Formats: sequence, structure tokens, C-alpha cells
Amino acid sequence: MMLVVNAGSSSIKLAVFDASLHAVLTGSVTEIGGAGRLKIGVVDQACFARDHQAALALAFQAMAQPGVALADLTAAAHRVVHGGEALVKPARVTPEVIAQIEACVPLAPLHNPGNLTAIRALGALAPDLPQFASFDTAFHASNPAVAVAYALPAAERARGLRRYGFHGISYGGLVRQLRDLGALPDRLLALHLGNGASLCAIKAGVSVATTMGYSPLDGITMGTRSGGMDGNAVLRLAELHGVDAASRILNRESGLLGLGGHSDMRALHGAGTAEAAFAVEHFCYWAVRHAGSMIAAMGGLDGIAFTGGIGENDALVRGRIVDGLAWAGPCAVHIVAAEEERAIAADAMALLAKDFPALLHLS
Ligand SMILES: Nc1ncnc2c1ncn2[C@@H]1O[C@H](COP(=O)(O)OP(=O)(O)O)[C@@H](O)[C@H]1O
Ligand SMILES: CC(=O)OP(=O)(O)O
Ligand SMILES: [Mg+2]
Repeated sequence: MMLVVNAGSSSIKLAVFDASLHAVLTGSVTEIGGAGRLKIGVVDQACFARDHQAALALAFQAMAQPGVALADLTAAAHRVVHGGEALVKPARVTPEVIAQIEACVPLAPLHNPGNLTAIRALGALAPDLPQFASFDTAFHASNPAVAVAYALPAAERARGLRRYGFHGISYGGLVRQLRDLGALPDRLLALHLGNGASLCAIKAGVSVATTMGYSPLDGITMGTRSGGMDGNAVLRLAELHGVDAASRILNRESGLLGLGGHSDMRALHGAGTAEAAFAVEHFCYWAVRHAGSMIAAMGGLDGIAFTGGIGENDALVRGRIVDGLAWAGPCAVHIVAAEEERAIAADAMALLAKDFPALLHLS
């Protein structure tokens, strides 16, 4: 059995898959650091997890209850948000890979630390368990140079200051699902709308442009992240508050929360205030504006796919975005479940089969 750990900015999702990629157990710890909730199998209770390490300890404890112990696992696989320039395909976790993920912490401050915590916590609990990682940046390695380069002097570009793009595990899984259904259009606009949100232009199944850049802060308005801003406005924030506080404001206190008082789309719909309504309008408006850019990058539009918590569940937001794209002409609209955990398990199983067949005794 394969354990998948998807450590997000404020939550950890876990899933255990058998060899045929059937999920035998799923669970999550949400709102880490706040009024949290632990759900695993039949367990569903309030909890307080101070940080990702505490959340994982709670989750592993609860996981043992329905009969899935760490000792029953053959391997573990992780979602890692930022793989930088070096990590562009799934990899076995080694000390070198850990060092590379660590080097990307400044590029994904809300995400990579949690991913590393999960890898290290599992390494401590089960030192002999082989671990694998899939990277959210990898799917966008196909973007052309002109799409990823910032127009900076060569010396600055040489520091790795470029666009990378994220949510690639979700987009890769979405492409696989549509292809399996025979429904993958040539020029697909994919929208991953969750707590973090991005858009991707997918031509013939391959990413050619995406709205997130150097870090998961760029692009459309998000739960707590501002989305794209003029660099001089960012510099002004840094001047006023210092770099750390400016980073906190942009990553944790902005977006829907900053505009409407709630980071959660459902809470905004329920709030009934003018500010909340404006936050929803801002989210949809900027999704449409950026969609125009994605459609231009692939030279037209043949289909749209929504995924993520908002994309899968919020018909009002989907309707507003689709209406805003009426000018692009009619096309099929798909709603696809974000199956990041299954995609990560599939990556790790493929690696196991190819490079580590001796480890492959999945039951
Ligand atoms: N039924 C629903 N209607 C509207 N929004 C929803 C619904 N279910 C979840 N959401 C929204 O989805 C977002 C979380 O998306 P999700 O993909 O689960 O986040 P994460 O990026 O943390 O994985 C929240 O804004 C939440 O309000
Ligand atoms: C990369 C990213 O934004 O991830 P999430 O949506 O989980 O915050
Ligand atoms: Mg997410």
C-alpha cells in the first residue's frame, strides 16, 4: 500500500492506495494552527494542531484505527509545491532531493516548509520506508522560454528569477482524466480554483502558459494571496513594513480575505456584505481577464475545465466566468475532480516499477 501526503498551506490531505490505485483510506487535517478538524476513515472530530508536524502526528494516530498502520505501507509519496529548475519530474526522496526542496523554501514560503515537515516526520517515524515526491512546478516545464522569462538583466535571471507555475499535479491529472474520457480538446483553458487558484493554457495536453509565476502568489485573486501586483507597489509595502511583514500581508492577509473579510468562498457567499460581494466580483473578473491571456497564448479556445474546491462546487462563480468568456465562442465546459493524491500515487508507482522493482511488493 502507498501513502500519499498532500501538505498544503493550511491543511494536510492523506490517502492510502492499493496497487490498483484504489483509495482504501482518505483523510485530512484542516485549519492547522486554528480551529482544526481531523477526518480519517470514520474519525471526524475537532482538533487543534499547532503546526504541520503536530497535524501529521494526529493523522498517523487516527490512521492506525481503521487498520492501516505505518508498518503496512510499502512506500510514501508527497506533493511538493516548488521543485525549482532541477526537479522537473517525480523523484525518489534522497538527501540531495531534500536539499533541493529546501533551497526552494523562499520561493514557496506557504508550502515547501510543510512539504519538508511531512517528508522528515515520516522519515523519523519509518526510516526504512521509501519516499517519493511529485512537483507542482513540473507540468509547466514545457512552457516556452518567452513565457517563463522575466525581462530582467541577465545577472538577475541567472539567480532563478523566472516564472515556474504551480498546480501542475492537478493539471496533469485533469489532462489524464479528460484524455481517458476521449474529451481532451486541442486548446484547453483549465482553471484550478481552490484556496490557491491559477489558470493554465493546455495545448494538445501540454502546458504552454499559466498564471502563477516565480511563486504561487502571482495571477488571479486567491483566498489569502493578492494575485498579480505592480512590483513597485510590492516595494512600497516592503519599505513601509519590512520584507517579512510585506510577505505576510501579500501571502496571508490579502486576496478574498483582504477584500471581503473571509478567505473561504462559501463564507463570502453567506456573508451578505458589500465587501464580500466585491471580493467575489474581483475573483471572477480577474479569472476572466487572465483567461483572455491564456486563450491568446494558445491561439484560441476549444474547451474549458474547472477543478479545485471552488471550481468543482461553485456554480455561481463558474457561471460568471463562463459568461465573461462568451466572446471566445461556445465550447464544452467540463468539471473535473482534482485528484492530486491519485496522480501522486500513480507517479510514485510508475517510478517504483521502472527504477525500483525490488521495492515493488505492494499488496
Ligand atoms: N460547495 C462549495 N461551494 C462554494 N465553494 C466551495 C464549496 N466547497 C468548497 N468550496 C471552496 O473551495 C475553497 C477550498 O478549495 P480546496 O481546493 O479544497 O482548497 P485547498 O487549496 O486548500 O486544497 C474554499 O474557498 C471553499 O469555500
Ligand atoms: C500551489 C498552490 O497554490 O497550492 P494550494 O492551492 O494548495 O495553496
Ligand atoms: Mg489546493
